[in-house]
Amino acid sequence: MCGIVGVISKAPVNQLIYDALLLLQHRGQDAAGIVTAMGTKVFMHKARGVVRDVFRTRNMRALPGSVGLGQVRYPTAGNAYNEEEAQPFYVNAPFGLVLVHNGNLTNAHALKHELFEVDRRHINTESDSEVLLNVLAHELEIAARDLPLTPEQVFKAVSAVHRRIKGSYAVVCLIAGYGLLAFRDPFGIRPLCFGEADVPEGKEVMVASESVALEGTGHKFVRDVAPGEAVFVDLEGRVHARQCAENPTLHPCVFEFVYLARPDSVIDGMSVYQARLNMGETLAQRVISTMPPSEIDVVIPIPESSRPAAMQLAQKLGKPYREGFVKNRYVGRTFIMPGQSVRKKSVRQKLNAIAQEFKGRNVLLVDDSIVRGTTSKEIVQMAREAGARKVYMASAAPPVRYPNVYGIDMPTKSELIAHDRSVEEIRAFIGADALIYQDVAAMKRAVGTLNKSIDGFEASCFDGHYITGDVSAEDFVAMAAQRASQGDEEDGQRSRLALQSASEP
Ligand SMILES: O=P(O)(O)OC[C@H]1O[C@H](OP(=O)(O)OP(=O)(O)O)[C@H](O)[C@@H]1O
Ligand SMILES: NC(=O)CC[C@H](N)C(=O)O
Ligand SMILES: [Mg+2]
Repeated sequence: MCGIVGVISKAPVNQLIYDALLLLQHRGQDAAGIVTAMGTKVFMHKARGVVRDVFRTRNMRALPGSVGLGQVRYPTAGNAYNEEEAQPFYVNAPFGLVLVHNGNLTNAHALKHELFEVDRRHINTESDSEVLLNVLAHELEIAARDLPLTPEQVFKAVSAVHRRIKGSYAVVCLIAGYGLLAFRDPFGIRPLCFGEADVPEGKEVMVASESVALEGTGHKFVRDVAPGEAVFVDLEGRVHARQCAENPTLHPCVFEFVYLARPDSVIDGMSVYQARLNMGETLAQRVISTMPPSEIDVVIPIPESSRPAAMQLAQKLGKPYREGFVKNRYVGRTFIMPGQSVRKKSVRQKLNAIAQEFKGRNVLLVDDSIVRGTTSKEIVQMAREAGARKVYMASAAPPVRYPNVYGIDMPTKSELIAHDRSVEEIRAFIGADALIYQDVAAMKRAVGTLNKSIDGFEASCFDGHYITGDVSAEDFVAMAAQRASQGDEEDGQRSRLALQSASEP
């Protein structure tokens, strides 16, 4: 889950893209990049790091033009440490294309081969996004034989891209001298929306991963890009749209609502904040049916993402909600950091207990999810050190039991604390006195009730059902093997073990 944005304006867009990327920073902390275009010339700056560190004044000055795009990266393919894999990616033919991608292709390894052998295209990194760009370039080359380029030709190319690539993808692509193209995979797994603003110079159109980027930069939300749909915005700001997939259905990733997205975003008509409140409400019912609420003195969230769920749960239980952990605002999100060793170290750097909220009390700690168990194991320990009598733990999401292949970096089952472990075994591992999980159906209901017209959720990490239906055992192995050679020593060792023992999801 990276954050992507694209803008067409009549005024300079460098600062606007920077501001939008800051609003999407929670979606990726490893690298950031911006490309702008003036006429047909494109200007790029990308590097490892968060937005504030990557762009200095001199870099911003070197990004002129009124069209552009940007990305904040959280790698799910390739390597977090490789600057070359930071986005955007550029190819010079046809036209000059620059692309940003959120998601993960499940057939990147096969496509890479095919691109080289058949299409005569060379891929220079391990990034699936570079593969995606080259497939699009190849198809656009075929579709756009007659010039000037028309929206029709662009849509034809996107239809061909849908037929070739598999997995999840929300994409924004700049076609130098023509405009911006945005499209979303046929299941709408990763989010993408667009909005407009009237600026003194004329109309401005922005495409972004989350509505918060539109709102925070003064754009009026227009709508989500539909699954399979392509939206082409020409240089005058005219929006052309076309459904380019054969059987599109809307199955947004449920993990966006659990953890990934900002609570103030609305995705596919569903408020992320309300979804989290609802999950807190249903989790409360689970708690009540598991233990007498009289055994709980206080409800404490594990900041940041669990707050809305914990708040609602406390209210439902009729128990006080207390901020027992203080978050160091200068430490980023630990789950999306590269490498297990740095994630472990960061939990204690990030969170610290306020002893008076724990001393002699039975505390119910609430998190939005337990994935590798890194956070909960440390936090339970910290609660005990702070003097808690009993430490109960509740998760607003169900156990994460299966790898994710659609843009969340958990490619192997062996790294998941809930894989092949019973709830009792997980409880023992994290050292809690009780552990209560949301169940899968309740989670889907809690979120799905906010938009009755969706077809369902992509919830494979919880239910093992991979919505694209075409991820082969070979794809799983290729993705895990690719990640095994990246990350840190601890990640690598785990992935290698997983590869030895399994070749199925
Ligand atoms: O079981 P784990 O592998 O530790 O992963 C789950 C934890 O990671 C996330 O927090 P994170 O610190 O990334 O971000 P937040 O501040 O948004 O909660 C999530 O909210 C859980 O707390
Ligand atoms: N999280 C993402 O969306 C990642 C995008 C792309 N697969 C990369 O690794 O750079
Ligand atoms: Mg958290």
